[in-house]
Amino acid sequence: MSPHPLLDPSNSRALFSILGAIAGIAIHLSLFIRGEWHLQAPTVLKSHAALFALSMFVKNGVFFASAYCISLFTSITTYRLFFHPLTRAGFAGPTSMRMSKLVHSWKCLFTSNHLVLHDLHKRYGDFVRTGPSEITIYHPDAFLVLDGAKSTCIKSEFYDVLHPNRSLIATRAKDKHAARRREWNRGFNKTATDSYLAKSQTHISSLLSLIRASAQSHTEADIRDLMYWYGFDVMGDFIFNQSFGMLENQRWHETVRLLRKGFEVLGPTAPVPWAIQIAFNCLPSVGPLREWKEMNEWCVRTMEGRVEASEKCETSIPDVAYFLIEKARENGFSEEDWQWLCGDSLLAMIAGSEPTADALLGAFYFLSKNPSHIEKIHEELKNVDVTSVEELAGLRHLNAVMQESLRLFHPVPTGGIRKAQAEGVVIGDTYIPPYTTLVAPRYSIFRREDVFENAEEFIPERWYSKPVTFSSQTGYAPFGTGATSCLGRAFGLDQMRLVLAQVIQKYRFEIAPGEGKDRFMVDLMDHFTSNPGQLKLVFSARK
Ligand code: HEM
Repeated sequence: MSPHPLLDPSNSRALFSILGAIAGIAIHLSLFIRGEWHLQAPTVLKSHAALFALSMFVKNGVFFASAYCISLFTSITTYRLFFHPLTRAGFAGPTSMRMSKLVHSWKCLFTSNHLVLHDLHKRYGDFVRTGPSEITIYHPDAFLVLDGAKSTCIKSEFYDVLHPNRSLIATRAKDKHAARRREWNRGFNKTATDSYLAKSQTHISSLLSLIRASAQSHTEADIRDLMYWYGFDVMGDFIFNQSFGMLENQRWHETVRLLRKGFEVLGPTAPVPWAIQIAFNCLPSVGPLREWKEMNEWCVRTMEGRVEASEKCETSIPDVAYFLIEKARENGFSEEDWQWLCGDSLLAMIAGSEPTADALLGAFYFLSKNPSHIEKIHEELKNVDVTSVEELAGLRHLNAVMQESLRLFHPVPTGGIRKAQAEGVVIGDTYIPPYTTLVAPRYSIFRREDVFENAEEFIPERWYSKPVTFSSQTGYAPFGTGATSCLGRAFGLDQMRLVLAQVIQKYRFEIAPGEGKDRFMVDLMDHFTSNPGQLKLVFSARK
């Protein structure tokens, strides 16, 4: 008697392959096609690896597993290429980027993201499909539509980067974000910001003495180091009432070095939120991921120390931690409170120090390339108290220089990614379907020729010599717009004014001669925040 056909080995291989193929398509169409999966990515990866390993030990299991993988990826790719709502809506963009965000990530290994996106703008126009369900928007109304009062968009999956820790900037649900922002707002009241600014003055004095030493010895000053030291020293004080002391010691603090190194991870991984989760979850001790982890641990330790100090009443100065700890104490320091405290302390460190340092660096770079503006500001400073933020806020050219340098060199060149909700979004005449990830790169939008005439040129006067147009108002949002806009806007601007005015009052400066002249912009890397190239300046004291 002949065996049952399914017991014939060649037939059962076919059967296992068919079952695997059906399972692959079914799991895509019933599960992965719906909702968000980035937080489950490590579990999905591990369970699939386990399935594969197990299949090795089951007769014909390899046929099932291989057919499953092939059909899963074929189903995903076919859907993205031919049936996805963004395909049906006809958005242009490279085919490879429609298939997978990994292509974007790969490009960012070799070129900085701001240049990848800028190039796509030139090739495809104002709306480019840069991922299976992502549109990069270069339209000047993007900021208003994505973040304005009427927007229903939420922050994108990228903001789960700190998961399971929580923080203001990373909170995606609008109601939770608004509640946390109210807590943060208490740390930004007038008395508190006045006290932070007074503390900043001590750091500015340290900065000025380093510049004086460099001018007296006729040596180049590494202004990049100096600005990061300044930015982080101020923020250490601001958040934990504890400066990093880098300006004083004239060297990098290990923690800040870790943080900046850890940030490099975000260059290639930021476009792919699930890759971030896999990287942090599965490879926490590899390369810059280890540095990120150590930085996180430092924040937890420092926050624990700060909580202990507040219990013993060892600090009375209202740093930001004070207000956040008060809130946690009311709740009895639940696990959720700790997740907030740790996430927020890391957030504050990043959100405050890097952008301020970058914004100052941008101003120094463009001023040193356009020295006539240094002299114009110097003229304005005559009879002005350079320690008074109120007086400095009234100086037309100083403030225009700050606006213009933030336009050409922004601390967050492509970040601020949002996600459309059920109703989709309309920008200009273009409708973007629901649940699309939306990127609005400042680097490119701030360079739109139809909004900013001679956009590549540094022309501070554009901010006061002509009436401001509607599109230049909407198309320029260096601090964001609406409920998610920068909380430290006033503090950041005041610091820029104080540093620039006090340096320019005493010194002239120019880029140090040599091959590094243009490296500041050429070597700029987009690690969510800007990481510019080298900038060495030569300072000379005014008579
Ligand atoms: C000139 C310097 C600065 C610039 C250009 C800047 C820019 C920005 C931008 C564009 C955002 C929105 C980011 C996003 O949507 O993902 C933001 C958010 C934020 N910034 Fe700033 N920032 C600066 C300085 C500061 C300073 C000094 C602080 C703290 C003292 C600060 C605290 C924050 C916080 C807490 C948020 C999150 C707001 C929220 O999600 O509700 N920033 N900033």
